[in-house]
Amino acid sequence: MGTVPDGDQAGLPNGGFTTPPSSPPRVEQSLLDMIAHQPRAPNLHGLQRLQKKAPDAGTASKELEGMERSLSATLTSVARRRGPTVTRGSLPASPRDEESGFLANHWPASDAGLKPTTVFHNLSPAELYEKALQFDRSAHVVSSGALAVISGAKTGRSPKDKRVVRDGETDANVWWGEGSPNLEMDERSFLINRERAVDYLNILDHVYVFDGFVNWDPAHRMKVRVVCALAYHALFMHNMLIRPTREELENFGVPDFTIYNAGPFPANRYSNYMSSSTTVDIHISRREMVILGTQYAGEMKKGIFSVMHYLMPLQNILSLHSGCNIGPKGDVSLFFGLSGTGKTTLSTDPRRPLIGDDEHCWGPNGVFNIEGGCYAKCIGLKPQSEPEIHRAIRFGTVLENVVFEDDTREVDFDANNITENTRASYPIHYIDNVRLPCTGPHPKNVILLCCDAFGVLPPVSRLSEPQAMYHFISGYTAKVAGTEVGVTEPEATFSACFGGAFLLWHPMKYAAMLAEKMEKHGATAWLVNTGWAGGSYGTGNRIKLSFTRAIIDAIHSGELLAAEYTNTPVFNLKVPKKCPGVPSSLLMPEAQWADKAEFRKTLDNLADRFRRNFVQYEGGGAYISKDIADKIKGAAPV
Ligand SMILES: Nc1ncnc2c1ncn2[C@@H]1O[C@H](COP(=O)(O)OP(=O)(O)OP(=O)(O)O)[C@@H](O)[C@H]1O
Ligand SMILES: O=C([O-])CC(=O)C(=O)O
Ligand SMILES: [Ca+2]
Ligand SMILES: [Mn+2]
Repeated sequence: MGTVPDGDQAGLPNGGFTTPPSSPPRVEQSLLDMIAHQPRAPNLHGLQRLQKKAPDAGTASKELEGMERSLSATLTSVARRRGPTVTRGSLPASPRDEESGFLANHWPASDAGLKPTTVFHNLSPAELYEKALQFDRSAHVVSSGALAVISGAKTGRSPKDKRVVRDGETDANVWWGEGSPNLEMDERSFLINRERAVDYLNILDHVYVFDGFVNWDPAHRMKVRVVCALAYHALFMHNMLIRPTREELENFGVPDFTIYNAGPFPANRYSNYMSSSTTVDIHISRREMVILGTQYAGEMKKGIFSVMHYLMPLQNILSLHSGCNIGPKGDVSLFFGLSGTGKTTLSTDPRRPLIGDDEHCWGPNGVFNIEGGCYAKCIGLKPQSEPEIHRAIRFGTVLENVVFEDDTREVDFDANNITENTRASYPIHYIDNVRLPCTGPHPKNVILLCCDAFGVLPPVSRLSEPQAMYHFISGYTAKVAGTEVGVTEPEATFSACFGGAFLLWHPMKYAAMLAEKMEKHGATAWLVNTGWAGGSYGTGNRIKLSFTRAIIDAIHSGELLAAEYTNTPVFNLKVPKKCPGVPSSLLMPEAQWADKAEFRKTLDNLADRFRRNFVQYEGGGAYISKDIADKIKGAAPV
């Protein structure tokens, strides 16, 4: 597993890293080699190149000025200045803490030799509520029984602050350089951050540990340990991981992967490879992750997802940023899409048991969910249009960054005072209709979701195999700048495999696996636009959720497959002439636009962005034959 022993076991003399000692103590040769040849990074992103350069005197003083002005944003208080002011007595440690033997056996050692006073190990949701209410000033119980918390300065993920340790293994396998989400760090810098996180956790009066599993397929189950400072983070992971039975917990043993979440404490911006006081560091070989300077809980779930994106393809299992459900006849659908395109909303379907809303694997026996819970966006959530998700927001659910009435504690789901990215985390069985265990046979339909804020892509179209690959690799959606005053232009974003931020291998490795699996199992691919119609953002309107649901129903009933089709210009998409429950005039986007010239201009402009984005993938990497690469390229808009 780990390539380097714990700092204290290695017997590193203080400062031993900066001046390699003449007669090395018990330090592994690989580590010494790494220190001797300072990190070499041929493909290092420009950003990181700058970070590593020693600042000259002028820049340094400018930086210091900046530092004085901007005391770490992550230290901003998370307290709500309202709510109960009840004083509680301190609670006794759960007897389970002692039984579990953590302090004796499993506690990560730091050179400082500190140990936490109390470890709260796998507390129940009720106990975690009590701790959150006692120690986290942002925590409140809302009228539905859910626990509302605030994540502090960071209310979304920080992709620019993610680092992956580049060592012997990852150097060869991971996708580095231009276009990749993987910014490197060296092992020593990782250990510095790890030590910082562990030392922080150790000076707290108590820390929380949650042990659980990922991957519903028993053959691929992995044990994950989360060590964190906040009760709400422990409850979040209780919801998002697969919860162990009492027996499984007793026999848990050594975890396969450990997250040290010291989110309330910042990184040191002047450490190597750091660009801010936030850092999310993944060390594949050590099977560890360190979080500093962000309390946004999504970092933990997406950190594990990134790790699965590395480990699963090694076993020829495809990891997917997708939702998944199963029909009454056992037909499985995958819902791919970037954030906010509808994976959670559309995979939650009263007639089709939910397998999962966000992270899946497709292996030789079919699909399985990675997680044990869902993390639903809840901005604008309405009980009428999303009743299942609304009902899931009850006791045990973590509500991150929502706003509620001071007196009644009724949540106002329309309020974006804290962020647009409000979230609800609940265990998967809080959805009425779920498939347990969360596994299923090979998918029959693969639905690629995009939210086209330009309003030029049809609400539904059937894709040929090369088109499916082209759109999967492109990973298109559009962001609306709706929250900023005066900004009305949508912005096209492309994220490879509909989850570029989480890829560890080159996108073509995942694409090649998907193509092979879809062909082998005869899956049909669809492109569903859950975005705008009748004009771009600002002129047109977002397609009604009820229409999108009718489209999804018609895919599942087989009605769309049997429909007559017409082709669209430029993207050459096959659009059904009729779809039950959807006005036919909505199906061809051009028909909805008053200004046809403007439509064509917008369409051409989007096509141009697609083509320019795709250039980087044209060769197919080392993962796809020239022949297939050319076929996929042939599916580009003309
Ligand atoms: N026509 C539509 N189809 C789907 N969702 C819609 C539609 N119109 C509005 N919405 C809203 O868009 C949002 C889709 O978000 P959803 O949580 O499903 O995203 P996601 O793909 O799961 O993203 P993430 O990966 O960030 O969790 C929901 O808030 C939903 O109510
Ligand atoms: O991970 C998150 O923060 C939310 C999410 O599902 C995504 O962004 O895809
Ligand atoms: Ca989601
Ligand atoms: Mn997601």
